Amino acid sequence: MTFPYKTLMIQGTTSDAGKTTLVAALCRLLARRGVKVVPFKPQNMALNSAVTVDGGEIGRGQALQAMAAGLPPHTDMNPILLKPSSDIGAQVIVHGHVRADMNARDYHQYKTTAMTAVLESYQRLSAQYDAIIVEGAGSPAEINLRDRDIANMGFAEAVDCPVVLIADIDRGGVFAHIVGTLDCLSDTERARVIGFVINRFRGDISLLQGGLDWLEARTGKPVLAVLPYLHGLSLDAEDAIQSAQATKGKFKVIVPLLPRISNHTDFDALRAHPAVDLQFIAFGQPIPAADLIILPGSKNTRGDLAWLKEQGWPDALNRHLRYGGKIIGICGGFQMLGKSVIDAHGIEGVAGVTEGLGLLDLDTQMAPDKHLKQVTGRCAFADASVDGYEIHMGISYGAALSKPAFFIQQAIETIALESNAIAEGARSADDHILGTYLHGIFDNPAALRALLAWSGLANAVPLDLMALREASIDRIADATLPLLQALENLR
Ligand SMILES: NC(=O)CC[C@H](N)C(=O)O
Repeated sequence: MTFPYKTLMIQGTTSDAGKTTLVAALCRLLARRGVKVVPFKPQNMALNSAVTVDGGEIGRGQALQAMAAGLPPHTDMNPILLKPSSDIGAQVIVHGHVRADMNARDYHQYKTTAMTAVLESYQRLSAQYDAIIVEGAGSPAEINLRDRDIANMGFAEAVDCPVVLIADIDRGGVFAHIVGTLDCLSDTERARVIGFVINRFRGDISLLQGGLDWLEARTGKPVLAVLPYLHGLSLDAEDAIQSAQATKGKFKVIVPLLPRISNHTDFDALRAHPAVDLQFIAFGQPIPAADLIILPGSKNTRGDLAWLKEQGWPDALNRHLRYGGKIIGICGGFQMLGKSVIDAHGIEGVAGVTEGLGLLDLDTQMAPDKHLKQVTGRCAFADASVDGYEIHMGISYGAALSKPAFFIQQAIETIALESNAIAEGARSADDHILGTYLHGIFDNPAALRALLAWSGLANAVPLDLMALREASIDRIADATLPLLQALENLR
């Protein structure tokens, strides 16, 4: 079976229009038919990243799409990743590795170089795969960013590929979004748009028909599919944090919504668990009582630590411990639990030292090299396996590390060679506080159960997040079949 497009790009009329899921759905549909398909996103801006098989880092959305295509994540799937560490600056990741920290203006200049990296990855994928489904970023109508663009039409023009425009009807204004977006494009760009997808439709389709007819007459382009609003999907959100949880359990878990929170998908398994009520506590919100407090990862540990202090978290954490509660710190959150965070080279902002929460006997130093690896191992506090990945610059040392959280194997690909387990993370002497550099610790069902039991919820029903994700990918793929058929009929 073949697909009539070697490269097809999905662009959105807005952020969050559904590009990531649409690319995942097409990848799954084509993979099911035996087409050698690969996802691609030239440039991604997100603090939620995944570690790849080749030891680099890419946006989480591409890792999900890779899963949909039945492939391990690879750095070529997302050659440029921007991880904002402040409102004007970002860490620029090229081919999976940190290239530089840049402000928006410098990055704009750098885009010409970035385009070369993008095209290199694209060429490599073209040589290996029969179909490349490309995801744009934000919207192509951002004309202020059009000059040197590598993320939307700039890329489509460079590789000369057709574009499908997706718009979210649930947020309203869908016809204006589509007509307005086309209006902001140049003639050649507009000519690349082969049709539209209306996403997240609920209601009576017969009431929509008049609007679709108008749109087709007005633009001369077809509406290729109207995709339904799907409830209860368990998919990795690329960047936006979805705080709504469908079912609320009795075991209360709270997480401070740090301004630079990273890898918030760490919490997806807990959010999906029927016995757990997980809440993100945002700026200014009162801190409620909980069974477990988790400090998440952060792209700016010292900045977010200052935020925690301003928001009254140190008192809340101490009160929580007095009542016998448990605390878990992940990566940046683990670093915050120590006595100090030292950034002598100004890696995450202004150079300096910030006093930590002092709950674990350790200190952290930010270092220029980034640790990136996928790991597998065992829990130190229970007979259970764990999987995870590390993405951090900091190195921690101190007495607390002598009581580890996990025993890990060095890196997944070296397991066969090395059987020596390495102690990872730390636990307090009274075992009420656990810190780890590992992200994704709740994804392995055995680790999830063991961590919940450690936290005070014994015998939690098993939950397999990866299986839920697979099922969600299948559901979106099934719902997207009409689009695949429409695309084939166009040719
Ligand atoms: N992923 C994280 O939480 C990173 C923590 C911290 N910013 C570091 O780089 O070490």
